[in-house]
Amino acid sequence: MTQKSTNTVWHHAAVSRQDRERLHNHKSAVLWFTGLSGSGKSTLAHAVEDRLHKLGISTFVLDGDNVRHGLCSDLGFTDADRVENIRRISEVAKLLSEAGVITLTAFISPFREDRNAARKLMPHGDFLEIYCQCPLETCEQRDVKGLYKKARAGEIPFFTGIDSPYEEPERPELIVKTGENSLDECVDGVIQLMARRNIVNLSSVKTCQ
Ligand SMILES: Nc1ncnc2c1ncn2[C@@H]1O[C@H](COP(=O)(O)OS(=O)(=O)O)[C@@H](OP(=O)(O)O)[C@H]1O
Ligand SMILES: Nc1ncnc2c1ncn2[C@@H]1O[C@H](COP(=O)(O)OP(=O)(O)O)[C@@H](O)[C@H]1O
Repeated sequence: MTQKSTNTVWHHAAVSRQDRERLHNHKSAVLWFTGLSGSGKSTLAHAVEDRLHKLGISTFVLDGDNVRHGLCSDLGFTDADRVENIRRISEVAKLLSEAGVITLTAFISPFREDRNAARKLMPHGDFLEIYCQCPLETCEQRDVKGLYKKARAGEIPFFTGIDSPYEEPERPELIVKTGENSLDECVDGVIQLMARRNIVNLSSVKTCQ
């Protein structure tokens, strides 16, 4: 994108990300859920958030459908619009991460290059790509919002998996088999990954309901 804001100078904050992390008593990170429509990104991201919240961890979920009602309401589903969608989300995720919050994003994010660009925006180790791996047939059978039926009927152009591509992650931090494992098993997998990466220390967190 062309940089139009010129003559701007970065202002360094008195309170650092590390200060905020100390206040929260945990590190911040971005959990980037990617996968086909209906693969379980939203369900899983919200279930992980619920588990983390109960452990006293500050979280925020950025969800595709919701963000497209506001920040990205001017964007559709052409390749170019999806690129811009993911670019904006990546920047928001970075800001939330600097605020000391564990950010969970649930976007199809079909292009490898855009997910890699999001990864590069964050400090090394902060970006965890979580592939919600679920066969297209299963997503289509679920058809949570009835969109696959419409796409097959030709009523929704550029539908991911039908007439718009999804590029599988090559080296995600985690693959969750949302087509065959239970939601609880998938949530456990994500929490264990966070513990392995020292993002959460399950033995020292406070709990709240
Ligand atoms: N053409 C087309 N292709 C895919 N998805 C479509 C389309 N049109 C509308 N929807 C609905 O928009 C949700 C996906 O938005 P995202 O912002 O996650 O998409 S992307 O990352 O920019 O590709 C997606 O939500 P999820 O089902 O939660 O993935 C759909 O509800
Ligand atoms: N292991 C699982 N993880 C997440 N969702 C699952 C799982 N197993 C079944 N589901 C179901 O699959 C559907 C996924 O829908 P949703 O979360 O909206 O997907 P997406 O956000 O990827 O479009 C939900 O109805 C959910 O209950």
